[in-house]
Amino acid sequence: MLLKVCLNGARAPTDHPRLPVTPGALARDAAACHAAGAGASHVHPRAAHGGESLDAADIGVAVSDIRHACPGVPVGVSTGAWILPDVTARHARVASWKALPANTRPDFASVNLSEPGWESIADALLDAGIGVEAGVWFPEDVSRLMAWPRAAECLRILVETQSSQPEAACQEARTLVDLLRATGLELPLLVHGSEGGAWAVLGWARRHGFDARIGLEDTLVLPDGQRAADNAALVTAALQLQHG
Ligand SMILES: C[C@H](N)CC(=O)CC(=O)O
Repeated sequence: MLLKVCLNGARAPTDHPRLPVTPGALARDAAACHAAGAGASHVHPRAAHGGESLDAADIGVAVSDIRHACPGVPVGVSTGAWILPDVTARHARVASWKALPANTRPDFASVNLSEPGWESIADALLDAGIGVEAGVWFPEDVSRLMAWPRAAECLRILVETQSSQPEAACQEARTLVDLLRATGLELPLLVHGSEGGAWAVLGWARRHGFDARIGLEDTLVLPDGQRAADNAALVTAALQLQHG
């Protein structure tokens, strides 16, 4: 089962002293998390001003540095609409990744199915040879995915619960997984929550045999509520939960 680390997300450096933002910091954290047992990383590359970026240059340098630090470990990025809300502009940025040299192009990218224009973003990724992680947040996302002719071409489905309440988040995971299983679509499922739902959903995912994710994007704290020292501490705690 895959444990992916989500290194930074949309968080600000003020959220946590060890939040990786620069390509160098992302690369160091990716390597530390891989050494701790993470099998892939998900990052939100930043522009020089520190904000999230979809520009090919920013994507390329972050991916390249991470690859250099942990060769052979798959690395993915976000395409979240909040980064660049205009669909046409966002599509153009993502389509431009096709021109990146292969060693600086992401292995995969997440596409949130509740966001306008997601099909064109997913098409652009597939056309660039970048794997699509279909982000399912709500039950209606499952119908959206099934109405898309290229659903079976996705790399995996991300089941992303929204609630910060542990029990409600696990119930969301159960509902979404049941809907996805009923489709007959044979794709790996990676199930994760965030904030107050992160550890409960990770435990649920592992107990049910699904891939999972942890990292400072999803939570700043360890299972006991103490602030995590860094991403690697979260990965170590996740694997201890699994084996404990
Ligand atoms: C809001 C979620 N943290 C979104 C997420 O994890 C996938 C993405 O980067 O698009």
